[in-house]
Amino acid sequence: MGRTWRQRNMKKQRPASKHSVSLNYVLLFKWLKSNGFRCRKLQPAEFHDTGRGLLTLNSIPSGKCIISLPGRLLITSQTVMASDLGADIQRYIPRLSPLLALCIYLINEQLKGVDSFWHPYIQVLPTDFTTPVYYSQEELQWLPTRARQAAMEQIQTVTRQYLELKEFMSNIIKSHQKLAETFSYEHFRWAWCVVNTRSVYMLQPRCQFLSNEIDHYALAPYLDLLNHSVDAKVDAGYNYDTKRYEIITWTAYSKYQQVYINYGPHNNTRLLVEYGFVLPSNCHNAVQFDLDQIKSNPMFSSINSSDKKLDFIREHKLQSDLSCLEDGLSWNLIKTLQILSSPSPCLEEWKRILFEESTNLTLIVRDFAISFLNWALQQYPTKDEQCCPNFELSLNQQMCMTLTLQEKEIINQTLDALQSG
Ligand SMILES: C[S@@+](CC[C@H](N)C(=O)[O-])C[C@H]1O[C@@H](n2cnc3c(N)ncnc32)[C@H](O)[C@@H]1O
Repeated sequence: MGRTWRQRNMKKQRPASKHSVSLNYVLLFKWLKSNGFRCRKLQPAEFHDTGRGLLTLNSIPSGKCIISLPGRLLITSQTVMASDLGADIQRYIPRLSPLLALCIYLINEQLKGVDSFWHPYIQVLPTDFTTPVYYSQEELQWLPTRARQAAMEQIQTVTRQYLELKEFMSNIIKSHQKLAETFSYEHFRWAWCVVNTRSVYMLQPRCQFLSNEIDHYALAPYLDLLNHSVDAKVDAGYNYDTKRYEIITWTAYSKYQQVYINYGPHNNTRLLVEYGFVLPSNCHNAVQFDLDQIKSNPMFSSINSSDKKLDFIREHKLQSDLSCLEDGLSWNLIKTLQILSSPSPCLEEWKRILFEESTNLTLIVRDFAISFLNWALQQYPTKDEQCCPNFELSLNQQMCMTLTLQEKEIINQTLDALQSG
């Protein structure tokens, strides 16, 4: 049991590949090449731990450009506005967000089949996802508290945005009858996940016909086959001189290795909710709490806490990072616990605590922290390896379990340090 057990089972459970190197990739590559795409010898392949990714057929030294995609092969809101949907979007009030415009464009292009310019790309997109919006009700219960909250928010967002687009559809029934009539939650959920798990960050000029939300989405064929590693060092971005999206690797690879990019310093909760995967080990892992959880600590009622103290903590934005990291409590969490357990009712004293450099814990703060972390440990779903050793878990359930075990490990490490300190 433990990490090896988890990894072995994750391998066993990963669904059989729908993406073996097939005619679809040959067609994709041909289409990309004929449109000016350049890349080192990278080939789609199935990896036992990450699923589909890109394999290098040659060694790659650090500092080399691995993929260079011309601007016309990026799908952005500009592509959408120049398409057959552009005029309808221009006329429509309330304005669609850039994200929704991209989603509807993708669904429209998928519906066109071989008649779409993007057909070779759309053919190799995943048909489903492992982000929470695809979880069953049962699977959602396996998530630790914070991840479950974020998952529920994601589901609510997708449902709300689906209803927004449904309204738009009823307005374009004359010009896009097939699209409007076939549009469903399933289509939207798929498109939403394609954009959110696969788009690259590329700030777009503001479009007057779209809402004010920041527009930073670009779908980038082939480049979006690259998986994430915390160790990968890359420079990625649109080069306005060459008018190409380029990725330069600062990590060297030998022949037949998987090539990675870095999606950012995300912990596993974020990776699971935003991208639908967790890493077996992740140096950015942290357990995030909120003030309500701290208030649920049984010791909270016995200390001299007050609504004014909570307001003070909120005003100074301490609740933005109440976390437990692999090397202990975050600065914000220490300051929050210090202020809450201060016997003083005076604002001046709370300010002094806040601006004092020292993060040494007095006995009362340490007891408060220990009591809180013990309470937090009890809040995890009780489903774990011990309670269902031979149970056949879905991939989603395994990821939830990995997340739970990793969070408990971090809390236990911190508790050990607090108790021995
Ligand atoms: C930009 S795509 C990368 C290519 C993707 N694996 C595919 O088959 O098309 C991002 C998705 O890849 C998967 N992924 C990326 N990095 C991963 C990793 N290190 N381990 C497992 N899955 C990963 C996740 O499903 C994520 O949502």
